[in-house]
Amino acid sequence: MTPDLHAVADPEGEVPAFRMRGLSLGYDDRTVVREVDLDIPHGGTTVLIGANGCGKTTLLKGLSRQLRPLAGTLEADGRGVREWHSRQYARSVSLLPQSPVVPEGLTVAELVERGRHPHRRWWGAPSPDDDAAVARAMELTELTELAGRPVEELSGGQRQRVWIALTLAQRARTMLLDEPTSYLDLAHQVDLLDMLRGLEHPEGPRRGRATVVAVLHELNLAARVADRLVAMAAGRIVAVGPPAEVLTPELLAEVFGLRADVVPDPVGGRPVVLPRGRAREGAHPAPPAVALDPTPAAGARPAAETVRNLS
Ligand SMILES: Nc1ncnc2c1ncn2[C@@H]1O[C@H](COP(=O)(O)OP(=O)(O)OP(=O)(O)O)[C@@H](O)[C@H]1O
Repeated sequence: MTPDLHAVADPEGEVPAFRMRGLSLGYDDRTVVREVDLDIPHGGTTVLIGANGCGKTTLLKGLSRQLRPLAGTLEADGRGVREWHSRQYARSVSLLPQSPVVPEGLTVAELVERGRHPHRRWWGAPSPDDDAAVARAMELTELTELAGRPVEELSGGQRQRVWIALTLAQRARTMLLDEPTSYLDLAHQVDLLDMLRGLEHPEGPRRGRATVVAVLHELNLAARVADRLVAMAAGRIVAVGPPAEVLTPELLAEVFGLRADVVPDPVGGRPVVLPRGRAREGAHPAPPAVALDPTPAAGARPAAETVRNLS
C-alpha cells in the first residue's frame, strides 16, 4: 500500500504543522524510522498506529526535537525544527511521553504548573494566566479535588491524568501524546479522547481546533477520535487517511499480522475492528491450549489432547 500524501495535505494549501521529507530517525547508528514523507496539517487529531516496535514513539521523539534527524528534513510550521529557539518550540509543541517519571514531593497542582514553565521567566511568580491555565487543565482532567495531593500517592490512572493536565496547561498549539490512554479506565479513555477531539486552538476558537498527534493502540478508540490515521510498519508509513479508508482487513493483516473483520459502527459509521486471530493461522474456533511447562510430567495429559478435548 503506498502512502497517500494528498490525504493529509492542508486543504487550503497552508503550511502544515509538520512536514517530513525523506526523514529518518534512530539511535546511534541504528535507523528506526525510515525515509518518511508526510504532512500533518494544523487542526484536528492525527493518530499513529502500528505494531510494537515499529517506530511510533521514535517518530514522536523526532517531532518533539528529542531526536535529531539522521537523514531528510523535518519542518514545524514551515521552519526546520532545529531553527527554533527551544523555549519558543516548547510554547508551540508539547509532549506527553510514554512513561514519565514522577518527581518526588510534588502535589498535583505543583506538577501541572510545570507545564507553564515555557511561558514564565525563571525568577517570576506564576501570573494570573498561569493560574488560570493550571486550573482549567485540572478541571478538564477532573483533578481539581486532588490538587493538594502528593502525586506519588495517586493511582496509575490518576497520575496519567496529571501528566495530561500538565500537557494541557502548556497551551501549545500542537500536542504530541504517546499512548495518552494508558492506565485510564474505559470511561476516562472516552472522556479524554472526546475532549481532545473538541479541543480548541489555545488562541481561541477563531483559529479552529488544536493540533493533536497521538499514538494509540486501541484501534476502535483510534477510529473514534482520529480525523486521520497514519499506519506504520517497520519504520515506514504504509497508509494515511480517514479511519474508514485506512482500517481495512488487508491493512490489519499487513501491519499487525492480524486477521480481523471491520464493520461500520451503527452509530456514526466509523469502522469497528473485530479481531479473529493471527493472520498466519487457520480458522480457530477457540485459542489453542498453552502449556507453561512444554515437557509434561509423567502421567499428565499432553497439551494436544487438551486442545482436542476443548474443541
Ligand atoms: N533509546 C533507544 N535506544 C536504542 N533503540 C531504541 C531506543 N528506543 C527505542 N528503540 C528501538 O527502536 C525501535 C522502535 O521503538 P519505538 O519505541 O519507536 O516503537 P513503538 O512503535 O513506539 O513501539 P510500542 O508500540 O511498543 O511502544 C524498537 O526496536 C526499539 O527497541
